[in-house]
Amino acid sequence: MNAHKSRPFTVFVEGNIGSGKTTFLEHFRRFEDITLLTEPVEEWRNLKGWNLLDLMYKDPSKWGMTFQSYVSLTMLEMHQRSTPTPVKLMERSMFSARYCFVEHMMRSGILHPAEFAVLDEWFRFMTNQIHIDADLIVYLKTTPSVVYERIKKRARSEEQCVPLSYIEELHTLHEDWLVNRKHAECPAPVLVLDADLDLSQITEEYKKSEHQILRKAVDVVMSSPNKMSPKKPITTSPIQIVPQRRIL
Ligand SMILES: Nc1ncnc2c1ncn2[C@@H]1O[C@H](COP(=O)(O)OP(=O)(O)OP(=O)(O)O)[C@@H](O)[C@H]1O
Repeated sequence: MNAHKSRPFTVFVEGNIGSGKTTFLEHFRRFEDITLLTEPVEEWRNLKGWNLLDLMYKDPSKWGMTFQSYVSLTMLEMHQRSTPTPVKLMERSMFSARYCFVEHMMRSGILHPAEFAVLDEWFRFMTNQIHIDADLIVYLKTTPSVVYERIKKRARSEEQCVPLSYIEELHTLHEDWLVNRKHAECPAPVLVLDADLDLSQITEEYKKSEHQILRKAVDVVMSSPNKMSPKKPITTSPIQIVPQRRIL
């Protein structure tokens, strides 16, 4: 497949652990003009046979820095990856890694201030020197107790000991970044969706964003004559049904 000639309309899907980011992305698999970059966590669980996520949860002070530096690399790779389509949907971004997770590890003392300084310098270098496309952020907003129950139910082995307080802190960091704008720069407009709804109702909520994502994408693409071939319009009708991959 050829990479798409000009930059794609790029959407980051953000939200707390267990907010349904992967399920949201899968909802868009039926649009042929959207490339999905999903589940970066699977790379963190399998680096040359090492499970960095597991090492990080078992001994955060020892492995936090290593883990976050690998997260940065995987995120940068996703940001840089060219797509054959005019729209790119990404699960997470280097911004949530820095402003939510690294921030949490710094505030809670998991990262030594010197380790934090190194990660922060890398982040500044990457965001200043490399162009990171960002057109829209979809924020799957949840209540901490709701996602806490989902995380217990899905029983990902590494997350067995995750306390509610961790989920609450991550929630506050997402809110401060994306809603209250207290904390740091926000690289694109934010569309907030109610992701507390259960699986039977959430499709309707997701549909609200379909129109916005696809319409904004059309606007951006059409504003530049070279961006998309008129023979290949953005498809707005379903072409295949994809089963849900995760129980919310
Ligand atoms: N920088 C980071 N970015 C993302 N996750 C991180 C980071 N640091 C630590 N983690 C951990 O990695 C795991 C993956 O969480 P993430 O929210 O990215 O995926 P998820 O829970 O599978 O998403 P969803 O359920 O919404 O599809 C969590 O256990 C989280 O605590």
